[in-house]
Amino acid sequence: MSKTVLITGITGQDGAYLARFLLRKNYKVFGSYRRLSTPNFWRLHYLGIFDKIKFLSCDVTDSRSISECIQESNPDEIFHLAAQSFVGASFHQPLYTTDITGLGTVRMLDEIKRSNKKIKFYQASSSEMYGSESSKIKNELTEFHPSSPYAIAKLYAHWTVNLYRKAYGVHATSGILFNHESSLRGLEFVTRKISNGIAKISLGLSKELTLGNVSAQRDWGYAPEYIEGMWMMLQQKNPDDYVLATNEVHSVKEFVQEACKIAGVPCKKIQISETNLRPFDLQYLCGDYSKAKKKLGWKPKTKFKKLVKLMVEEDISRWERWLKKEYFPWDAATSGEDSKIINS
Ligand SMILES: C[C@H]1O[C@H](OP(=O)(O)OP(=O)(O)OC[C@H]2O[C@@H](n3cnc4c(=O)[nH]c(N)nc43)[C@H](O)[C@@H]2O)[C@@H](O)[C@@H](O)C1=O
Repeated sequence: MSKTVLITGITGQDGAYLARFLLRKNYKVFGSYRRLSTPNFWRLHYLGIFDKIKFLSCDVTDSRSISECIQESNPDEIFHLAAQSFVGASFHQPLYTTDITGLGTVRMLDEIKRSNKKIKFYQASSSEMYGSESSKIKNELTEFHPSSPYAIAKLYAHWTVNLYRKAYGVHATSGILFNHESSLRGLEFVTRKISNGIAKISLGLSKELTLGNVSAQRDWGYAPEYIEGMWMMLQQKNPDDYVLATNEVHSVKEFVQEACKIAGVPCKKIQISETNLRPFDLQYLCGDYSKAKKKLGWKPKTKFKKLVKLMVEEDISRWERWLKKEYFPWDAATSGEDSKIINS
């Protein structure tokens, strides 16, 4: 018999890839999203799955809304991906981030505890929770030293998952995912900002790209592979915590250099601006995924250079199609800078 899933935050990169993955596995997919004036469904259209999803509007700041959403979908599994997920923005909106990213998870878990403890719950925990102060390579046993409002909210949610597992027997699992990227990434995140910016420079649509802390190093993997790992976690008999990572780090500068090489753009077109710096930034994050490898049989496949290549080539192709009037840049249309071009 086919299973039913509820994905909160289905409009984001991970939600869209996960929906496609589960549809291919014959799941009935319910997806919740925040009711905005202009819902942002471009990724679901891009993957050609929009018509296959049953949409529910759900506000994770409102327990009543969560309760209705769970009742209506009656899921076997919930992947809770809804969050304010941009670390930079969390410094400007700490309370909003705490409410959505931290308390949102508590409200979800509490509703599961109240209504149906058979539901398997996946929490999108984050490598940001580690902060900079702990040991160099992070695994499930490493101490957390969260250093942004986003990281603190995620850690609060992470510990709540742990508590509901132990105290109430909820089948709640946390995936501690290191950065995972793709051509469906939002333009506010650095990898997609670079691939999109350099694609536009290469086609004469933009003159330069402005970044912040280019010496920061991250463990960057390919998002669709991480989605599969998330699903594997929920298929286990017992709930647990798992790290997904590549165990390889590269700096933002290296990402820029590789992207420039692929697009044939001189690196001097990249500027640095104070406005892109965070009040506090993590310099280095590297993950150890050996538990996921041993227990789930999961491992990353796409290497750094291939990841940069696929992102840059996809953005160049999108803008080329836009120049030929064959394609509307859905995500770029929502960002200020790009909308100037679209409107001109
Ligand atoms: C695992 C974790 O992964 C992501 O969080 P993030 O690592 O903060 O991702 P990011 O792409 O915003 O920044 C990466 C690094 O790049 C630096 N950087 C330089 N210049 C710019 C710049 O211009 N823009 C941005 N965004 N970053 C810049 C920035 O300062 C930082 O050091 C989220 O998915 C989060 O939800 C999550 O859970």
